[in-house]
Amino acid sequence: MNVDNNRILKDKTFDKSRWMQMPRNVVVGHDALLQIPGIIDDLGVAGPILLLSGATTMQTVGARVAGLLEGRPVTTCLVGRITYDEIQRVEDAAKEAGSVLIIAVGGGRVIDTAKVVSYNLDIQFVSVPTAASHDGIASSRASVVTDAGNVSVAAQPPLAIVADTGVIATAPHRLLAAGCADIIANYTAILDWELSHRLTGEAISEYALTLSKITAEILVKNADLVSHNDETAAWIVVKALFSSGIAMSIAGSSRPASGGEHKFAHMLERLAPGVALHGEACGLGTIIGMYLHGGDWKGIRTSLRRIGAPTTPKDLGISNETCVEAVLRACEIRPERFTIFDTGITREAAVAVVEALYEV
Ligand SMILES: NC(=O)C1=CN([C@@H]2O[C@H](COP(=O)(O)OP(=O)(O)OC[C@H]3O[C@@H](n4cnc5c(N)ncnc54)[C@H](O)[C@@H]3O)[C@@H](O)[C@H]2O)C=CC1
Ligand SMILES: O=C(CO)COP(=O)(O)O
Ligand SMILES: [Zn+2]
Repeated sequence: MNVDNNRILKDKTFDKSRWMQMPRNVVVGHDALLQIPGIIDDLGVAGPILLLSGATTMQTVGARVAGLLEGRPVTTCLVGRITYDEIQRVEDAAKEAGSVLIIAVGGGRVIDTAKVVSYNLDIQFVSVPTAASHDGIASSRASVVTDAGNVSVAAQPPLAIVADTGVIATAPHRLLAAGCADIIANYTAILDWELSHRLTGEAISEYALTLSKITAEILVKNADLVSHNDETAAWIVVKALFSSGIAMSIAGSSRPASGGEHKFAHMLERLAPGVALHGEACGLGTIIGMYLHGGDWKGIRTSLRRIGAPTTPKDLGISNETCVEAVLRACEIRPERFTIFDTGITREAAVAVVEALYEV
């Protein structure tokens, strides 16, 4: 059943009520894909399946999953950018096929699309990440691209997650490094949340905040291990992505894992579409956010470098000017979410922080 997980009941004695939705089965490891038929049976969801994937991933992992589902009624559907139009198109396909279950095989965009479609149609979905590139694999939030920038919407968390470390380890290292950067972003996301708590009175969840922070700390402690593209690295990063997603589910918002560095990343995506991976842009935003907070931004940069993630606009293939623009205009994204990027940064200060990124 889909729920508004921020629902507040106007009760006279106690005015809070929150549904925290979590995945039921989480299978991580070598050849985890082979468990998919058994997982579907265990979930007790019988009926037509919509197999959702990206153009690239459908040809590889998507095709393998289709093979494993042989004998069951399966309709396949490809997803592109995650916009409301695209969501509508997938919803129509699911309705037409009478789907009772979506299996989403791919990167963050495929999984977010499945989350929103399953929420809107009130059907279940299974998340099969093909890369450890983002921490949306388990969360109950989805990020949708609109003309006004990315919006974070309530969505359905997966009923099951199947993360095959063999598959994930064969994805390009760039994707794994991006996932690590998306986790390292938790450092500034938390600082921003605490700042907003102090300055605007925004409520914080200590549990969500602490889980988010510990997740980033464990990942950084293992930075050398995750600098390789092997199953050990995939295992470590998938667990971190899962944990970060759960922090978001506890909070009922992406706040524990998305602060000013994400607003910067979403603005950068608007200014230079498709140039950087989501996690890569967030990593750069984290260095900038930490600099603006007066924290150990060089420490963040060192961790990102050890993992093999980009740390300058040049690494990302964007100009310094575009980066400055993204710093200045990050506040336009989700203006209700107060962060260090919403404190009136001058152009001079934005130029200075972007120049600092190149300091040795
Ligand atoms: N809902 C949430 O809580 C969160 C949502 N997100 C969203 O997720 C998206 C970013 O996710 P990404 O995975 O970075 O982007 P993506 O879904 O665009 O995938 C990036 C690229 O990786 C390729 N790819 C995936 N698996 C591969 C494999 N095994 N081998 C070769 N190529 C492979 C895809 O084809 C694609 O070209 C953004 O839309 C972002 O807003 C990110 C974090 C959290
Ligand atoms: O990317 C996220 C956490 O890593 C969450 O997405 P939003 O920034 O769209 O809320
Ligand atoms: Zn993110």
